Amino acid sequence: MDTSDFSEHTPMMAQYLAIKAGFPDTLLLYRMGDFYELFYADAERAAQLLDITLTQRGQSAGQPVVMAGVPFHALEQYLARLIRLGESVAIAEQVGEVGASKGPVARKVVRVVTPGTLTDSELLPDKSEALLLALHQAPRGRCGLAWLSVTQGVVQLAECAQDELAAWLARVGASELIHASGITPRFAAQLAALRQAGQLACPAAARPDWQFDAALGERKLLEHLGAASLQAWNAEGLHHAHAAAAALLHYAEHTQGRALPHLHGVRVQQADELIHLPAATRRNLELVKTLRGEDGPTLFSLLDTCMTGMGSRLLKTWLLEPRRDRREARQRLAATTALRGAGSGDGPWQALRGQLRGVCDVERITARAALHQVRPRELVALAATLQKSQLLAQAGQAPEPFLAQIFEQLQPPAECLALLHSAIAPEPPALLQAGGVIAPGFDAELDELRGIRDHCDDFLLQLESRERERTGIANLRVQFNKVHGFYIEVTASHVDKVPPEWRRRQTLKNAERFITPELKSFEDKALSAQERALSREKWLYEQVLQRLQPHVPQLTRLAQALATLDALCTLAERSLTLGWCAPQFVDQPCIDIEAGRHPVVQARLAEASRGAFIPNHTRLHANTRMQIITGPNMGGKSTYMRQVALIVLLASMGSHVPASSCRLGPIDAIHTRIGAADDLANAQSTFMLEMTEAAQILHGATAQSLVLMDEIGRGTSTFDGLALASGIATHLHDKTRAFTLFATHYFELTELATRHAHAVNVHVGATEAGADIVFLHEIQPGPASRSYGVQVARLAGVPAAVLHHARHVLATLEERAGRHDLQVDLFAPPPAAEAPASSAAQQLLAQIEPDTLSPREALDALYQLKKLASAAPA
Ligand SMILES: Nc1ncnc2c1ncn2[C@@H]1O[C@H](COP(=O)(O)OP(=O)(O)OP(=O)(O)O)[C@@H](O)[C@H]1O
Repeated sequence: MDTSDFSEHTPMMAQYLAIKAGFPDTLLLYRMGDFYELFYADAERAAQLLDITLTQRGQSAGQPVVMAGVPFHALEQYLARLIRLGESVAIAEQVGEVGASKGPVARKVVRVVTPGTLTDSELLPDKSEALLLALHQAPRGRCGLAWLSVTQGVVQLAECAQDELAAWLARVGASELIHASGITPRFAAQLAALRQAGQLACPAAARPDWQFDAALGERKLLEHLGAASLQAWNAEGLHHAHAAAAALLHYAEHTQGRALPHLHGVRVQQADELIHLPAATRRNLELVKTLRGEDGPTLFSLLDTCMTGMGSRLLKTWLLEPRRDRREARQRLAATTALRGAGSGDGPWQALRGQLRGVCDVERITARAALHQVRPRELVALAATLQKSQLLAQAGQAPEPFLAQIFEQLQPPAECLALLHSAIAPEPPALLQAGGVIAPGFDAELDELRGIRDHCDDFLLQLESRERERTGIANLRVQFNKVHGFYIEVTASHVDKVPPEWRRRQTLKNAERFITPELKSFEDKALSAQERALSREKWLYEQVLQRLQPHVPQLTRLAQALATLDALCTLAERSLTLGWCAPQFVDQPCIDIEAGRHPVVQARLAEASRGAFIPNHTRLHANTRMQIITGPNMGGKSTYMRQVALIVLLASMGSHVPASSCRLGPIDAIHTRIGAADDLANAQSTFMLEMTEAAQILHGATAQSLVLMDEIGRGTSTFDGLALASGIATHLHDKTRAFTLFATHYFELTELATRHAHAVNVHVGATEAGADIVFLHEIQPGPASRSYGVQVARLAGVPAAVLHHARHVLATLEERAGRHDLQVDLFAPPPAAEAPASSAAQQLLAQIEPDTLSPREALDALYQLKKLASAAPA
């Protein structure tokens, strides 16, 4: 449809199309009376997504108008569904007065709801953020990133190489991505590949190139911070990230229909500040989602007993963004320890949690107040919470410095609390439009207008009795209807007594209706009082929001303090309930765990009354960096390895840990390669996936990394698998020198420990009781003596005939292996790989120094290279 000329259309459709032209990629909901309507392609799309009826009404420009609508009162519910499906929605409201001018009522898009810019508590999950990420493709394979949660008001910045993008996407976990429409086809292909691989799962939208402007981004950030330089935030000179920030802020403002006054901070994230938790690690360790994609049971679901959504969200950030530098972890540990109390958990944590119950989402309400989107009831909840917070601040006598700082920030701005109490009625209606939001006594004019409305009945009764007396018409009645307004009704038999100054309004069969000058003037006042009271309320509400603005920064800090206190009390509660100990951080390389447990498996066993969890020790030091773990299936190898990773992670976030003691040296990453089901959806075979993940670990891990390798090599033939597993283990031991837990069923690999100084063999214990196997779940020194595969198969219910067959084959194989003995030395260093002869083109390339070439010379070199390349044998 040609959208440039709407003159053929009906006036209404012309208005619709003009608005729609500004939102080509967004579903447009166009308010018509009690419905929000969608037209044409939008209607078809919405009908499909929402399962609503598609209809046709009339014609415009000679074409039938295809439409679909949703009732206005059900808007939020439909919005929630569309947002979950990754759609963005623009909402056009009627903003003009009905009948004020010829043609349709003026309409305007008042907000755009997109997955990454949600602020509405009804659309947002309590325990997670909606994050918008802007990605800027920069020259020389670099990227600029900027992201924010509109309800938090902090812009985060980062720069990275384009091939590190996957890790950053996993780290940020955006709900929506924007990039320039002019990205190169190659970069677009990279994004498509990331999407294909499941590493980019959120909706993405292209924005105009000009919005990605570094100078504009820097200027906007400075404006928000009210600063002259970004130096204090370490955010100077990050031009690529600034360019992303420009587009980010532009888009966020566009969706909210206004500037973001509450945006008060910038944080630069450096890849090397955080402990690297690759996407595979988050998945394999089931940190916030189970392998099946459910919310529980996970480490987070076990950990999160927070009293508030703010606390839960903060705790999740602590878990997913542990820092290498232990300053924050130490601070949280010290505070948690103080909250637990010196004795048997008799510290203040319990009382504080009691007070935190019912605290509202100050963070989101503050953001919504800053954006003038806050609802009356949210302000009432805010006032109640500020009062609680005041009590907390007064009661909290904390000698511990971090807690003292938190309690200090809990003191609410007194003026703000007083304003909310005096301005907002204690039980306001859900929507401002209903009236009755502003408290009586706040504004004299409003009180007067309300007085007229409320005293209406008294006045009419008085008038009625007065006129009855004066005219002698005993049954006259003062009444009201919507069409005729107020009138005095007199039955036909008394009409002759009507005084001359009354004027006839309507004649009925048995009665006449009159109006008097007094009644008329009352009517004008009463009817307009209602309307004027409502518009005065709207104006006053805006004034209240305006007066709240200066308090936004302090309220944001207060929200942060409440969230921190909640998260710390939760850590205290968990550590006591689950019997966890405080870890100790040291500078020497080590992971030293006494009686460690897998918290989620332990909780599951306890829930199902399936016996006690067997604790295990872990001792990894500078001289013992690798454990080769063998033992039967179901023996507990995976559980043991994961528990070590979880304990390291918990300690790094500043939590107590499920162990009786834990000493931890510096850690820079937790890498995991743990067998998962085939990634059929992404067309990757098990083996391909296994090797891709192994390659990433071999490239990325360092001597400060913790690496879990679970049965690497099992996705291919035995020899290939064994060969690759021994190569990988040797590399990790000799070159990477990472702390490595290497579980395997290749018994041959236990040889590694006898030949390599820093590796040891351990195994999970099992014994036989008759034909059955009993798992001890205990990590013991030395290699396993056998693998018990057939016994485990028996436990699993494999038919007896199959087991009989298997036992027979096993005996033959073992006998044959004994006879021939394995002659191959798995760990002998291979001959040096022959360097491939370099081609003429490669030799020339090596000689070129791009920085010293003139453009002319560069062009010549390019021609020469092309010639050499085409002359080279294929
Ligand atoms: N330390 C333990 N204490 C008690 N039960 C345990 C312990 N470790 C593991 N288990 C139980 O044993 C089950 C199997 O453990 P796990 O999956 O770790 O075995 P595995 O050796 O990795 O097996 P496979 O080689 O087949 O992958 C767990 O689901 C858990 O119920």
